[in-house]
Amino acid sequence: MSHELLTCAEMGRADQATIVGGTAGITLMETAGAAVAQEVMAGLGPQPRRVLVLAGPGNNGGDGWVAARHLATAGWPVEVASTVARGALRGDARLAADQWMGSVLPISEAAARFAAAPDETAPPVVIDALFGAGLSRPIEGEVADLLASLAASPAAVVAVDVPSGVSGDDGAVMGMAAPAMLTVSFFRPKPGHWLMPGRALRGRLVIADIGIQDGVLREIAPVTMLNRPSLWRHALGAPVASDHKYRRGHLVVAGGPPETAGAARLAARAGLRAGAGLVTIACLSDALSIYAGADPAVMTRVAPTPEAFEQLLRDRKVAAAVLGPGQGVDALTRDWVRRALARLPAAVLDADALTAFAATPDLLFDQIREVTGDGARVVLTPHDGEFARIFPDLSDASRLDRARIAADRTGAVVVLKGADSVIAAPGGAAGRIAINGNAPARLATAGAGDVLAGITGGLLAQGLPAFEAAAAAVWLHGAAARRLPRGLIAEDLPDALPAVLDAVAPGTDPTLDPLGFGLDG
Ligand SMILES: NC(=O)C1=CN([C@@H]2O[C@H](COP(=O)(O)OP(=O)(O)OC[C@H]3O[C@@H](n4cnc5c(N)ncnc54)[C@H](O)[C@@H]3O)[C@@H](O)[C@H]2O)[C@@H](O)CC1
Ligand SMILES: [K+]
Repeated sequence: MSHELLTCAEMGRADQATIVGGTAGITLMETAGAAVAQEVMAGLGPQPRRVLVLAGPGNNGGDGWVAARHLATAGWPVEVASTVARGALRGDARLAADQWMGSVLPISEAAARFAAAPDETAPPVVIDALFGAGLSRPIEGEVADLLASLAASPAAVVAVDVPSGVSGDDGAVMGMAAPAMLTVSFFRPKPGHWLMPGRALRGRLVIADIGIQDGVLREIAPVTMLNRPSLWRHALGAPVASDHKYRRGHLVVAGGPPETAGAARLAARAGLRAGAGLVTIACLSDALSIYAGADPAVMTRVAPTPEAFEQLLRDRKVAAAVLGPGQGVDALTRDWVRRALARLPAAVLDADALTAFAATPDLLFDQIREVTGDGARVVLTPHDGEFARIFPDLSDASRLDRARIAADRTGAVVVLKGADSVIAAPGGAAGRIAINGNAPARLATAGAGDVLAGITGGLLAQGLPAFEAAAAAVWLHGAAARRLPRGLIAEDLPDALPAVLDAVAPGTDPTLDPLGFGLDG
């Protein structure tokens, strides 16, 4: 199972490479349209149902005309509503439309159909082939009104490539879009299938093979990926008999004041469950009794002064640190962050470790850049609010761009958390970027972010590269939540990790899904 996602431009290059290689564009369109018809019949048949195809002015519309013909041939009653007169179509779309022998309505009439009672002229099935990869501006006017009435109708919508109005590149809605129950796309998924709100609008996603060869990807070299185990499984070490706890890495978690001590405790337990050999919570003396009374396997160490904290990092062969969960937004946090970055080969900065620099983000970025330039592995795990505090100038950019620019600015791997977490490595346009798709809605619960920071720290402590550690942590976190029933709380997550880790360990068959939690998200 591959993990590449193709932007609209990259998909255009894949089409072009295939056409140059000798497959006619109309052949690709025929295959695409036939696949759409096939999925409609498989998903909504076998009894023929009335279908209305909404066809736009470009090749997405062309796919719609082909699908209409295949459905009609199979005996389904089909009408096509076109945004432009057939004579105004060009290229492959024109060839496809010219083969349609059935009835054609103007778009203005299509909208009226959705208002009709279901047993009259209202189509129970609508194929949305208005716009796909060529959407270049917000949908307005009559077509926007049509999509609004479609969204309000009970019709089962099947989208061709993307729900029209959804940007394949970033999942944003440009003007208007109607939710689909099924989206049939081609060759590879697009980022917009996995980023919100596109992900929520696309329904079930089917990727059809239209005869484009995987080899075209060598030239295209896509950098955007769906976060799947195939991205990082190789980096997860299997425990070996000669292991001892230091070899599996000592993780230090910075503990905050007593009122917010739960956060560091969650991170520490998650770090252990993710496989760190040793986890120590460093704290001030007023919180010691709380941390010491927590997990027996987690050690505690009082660091009464910043120097004592640094001494701890130096003495105990510390491999990585997690800073920020419940730590406090203050100068002490800034000091511990600075010392951890300067001393350790790896660190996770989360929550307060980021917010503490809201007034001076450049100070933080300089410190991170200095150590990442020397090869330190640093992962930042902000949610949208924390991100906006330290990167206030990026608020208008897409989630992909925000994460990418933040990674470039710092040299760190950036995890922009959310329902569609994005994990970006530095490297400019060539920097790898993964979109996570397996987090269930119930994962949005207090403390879940602390657990994620702990898993990331646990994997860094074991020596994983920053991008692999971050991507694996986000996926494992989602997979652990999927194993847990509704009502899960953050404390349940660490203990669900071992089974998930077992299922994806190196050497397991990547196509197996022994836990039934959906390896693909
Ligand atoms: N040979 C190929 O390149 C293939 C393309 N395929 C299909 O072709 C699609 C891409 O085709 P196109 O590049 O022609 O693009 P689209 O069909 O998505 O749309 C492009 C057309 O829409 C117009 N347009 C864009 N935004 C608009 C807006 N907001 N309001 C009104 N008009 C707007 C553009 O001016 C252009 O005429 C894919 O999504 C896929 O469905 C498939 O048939 C497979 C093969
Ligand atoms: K579409």
